[in-house]
Amino acid sequence: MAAQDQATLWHALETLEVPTLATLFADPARLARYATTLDLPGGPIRFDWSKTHLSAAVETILGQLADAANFVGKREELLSGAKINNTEGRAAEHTAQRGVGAEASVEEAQALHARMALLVDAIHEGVLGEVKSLIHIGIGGSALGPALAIDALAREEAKVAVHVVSNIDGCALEAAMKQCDPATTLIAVASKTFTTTETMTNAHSALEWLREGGVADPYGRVVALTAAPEKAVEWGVDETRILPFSETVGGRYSLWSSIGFPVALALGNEAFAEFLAGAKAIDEHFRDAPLADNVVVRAAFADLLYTQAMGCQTRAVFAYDERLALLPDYLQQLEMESNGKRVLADGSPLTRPSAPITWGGVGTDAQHAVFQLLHQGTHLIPVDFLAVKVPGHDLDPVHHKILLSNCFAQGAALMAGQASEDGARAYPGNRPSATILCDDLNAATLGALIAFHEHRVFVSAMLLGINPFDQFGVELGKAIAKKIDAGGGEGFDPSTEALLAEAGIGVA
Ligand SMILES: O=P(O)(O)OC[C@H]1O[C@](O)(CO)[C@@H](O)[C@@H]1O
Repeated sequence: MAAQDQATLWHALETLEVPTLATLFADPARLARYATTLDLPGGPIRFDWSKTHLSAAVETILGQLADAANFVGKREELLSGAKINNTEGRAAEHTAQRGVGAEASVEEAQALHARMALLVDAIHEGVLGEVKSLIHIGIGGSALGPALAIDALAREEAKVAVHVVSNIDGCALEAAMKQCDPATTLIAVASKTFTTTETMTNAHSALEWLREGGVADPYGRVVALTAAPEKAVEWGVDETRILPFSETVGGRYSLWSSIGFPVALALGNEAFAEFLAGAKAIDEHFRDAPLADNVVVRAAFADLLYTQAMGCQTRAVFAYDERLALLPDYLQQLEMESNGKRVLADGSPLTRPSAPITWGGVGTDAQHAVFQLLHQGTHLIPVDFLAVKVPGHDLDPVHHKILLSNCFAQGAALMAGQASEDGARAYPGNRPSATILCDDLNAATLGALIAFHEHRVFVSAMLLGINPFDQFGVELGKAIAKKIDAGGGEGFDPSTEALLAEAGIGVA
């Protein structure tokens, strides 16, 4: 279909009259149509998109846009290892890590996972001496996933205590070191490129700390997780402790590869396999379910309705479960680094809004901080709520009952609103939310939740025509910082030069 036809379809979406949520709920079949429970390896997950403004009319237009964008063909390309990341000339093979992809890539991933499992077993068996802690050093996609998974799944017990350090600010590494004993600590250096300034600087300092702590061979305590194994060798890591992964696995999609090493070390190889299996089940649903019943496509359609036709610049995610407190951070990178673009895959300008700004927090904390704006502010902000039926603690069940009551109450209040003669006390209502309700939070559930969001981002990208797998936008700032570090603190704008002078940095 020609670009002109796509423009016509987008225009149809923009000008569609969207009924209120109350009107949409007049249809008794609505709940059954838009709330779907999937039976997944970690237990059922309910995806309730009924309190969004999705309708048959919206889905028809977005379905036509999906056809126009050859979405089904693009999905096939993604899942078969075609070079869908066109600006970098490579495939995006995170699903192959889970067993869905080109045969050779799946086999390679399995072999690398087996190698990782052997090292994990060996460490558990004491080959590297007593190991009580792991300081996992990485940043962005090499840290956010491990941090989320460890925080979500390793609260009760862990075979090894994992501390994830990302920031170049020495306070971060220092805080981790204070909790560890050099004699019983391993360092994981996690970097796809093995060149990232923050990670390599932190890694050097961690080695120094081991040395000062009496470890005779600090490099012998390092495990490297990387797609550039030759660089890790050059840096001094023995090949037996280098866990490689494929170049075709993007940084923010890399938790499934050896970047997930801390998860396997803390929870065991079996849990890591369950994590992959949970994600694989979503890959299969995404691949096989008809578009109309596909929970991933449905979520993306709602996202597109809000950003493209209803003027929403942000979307919010609130985890009503302390164990998922880091999920909004994880999703920020996944969504904003993937789809925060201003050109189409062919380099021509994107003339529509791209990714919404993803933000959020944890319930019920956020209710007492930012929900005022959600209920009564002038912005329309679609909200995702996430909750888990089984609590993650052994305290009085009343905690969990109140937690879940609040979660569901917020969605109901946003939708229903409340009239009042007093404007300050009136709630407009008709504000959308979606709810993801998991039976249980375990490795497989977490895998499914993350894979769901990965594919959701992909669907939006394909309909918009952008490449979600590159991230050139992060390069310019990095290059300037490097120039300043190297003593090139001149030739900037007056404000920047004054800041550099004030801080006493930048000029050699
Ligand atoms: O794993 P690496 O190569 O150290 O990169 C870390 C992160 O940096 C980024 O390239 C952004 O600067 C992310 O995409 C990536 O996850």
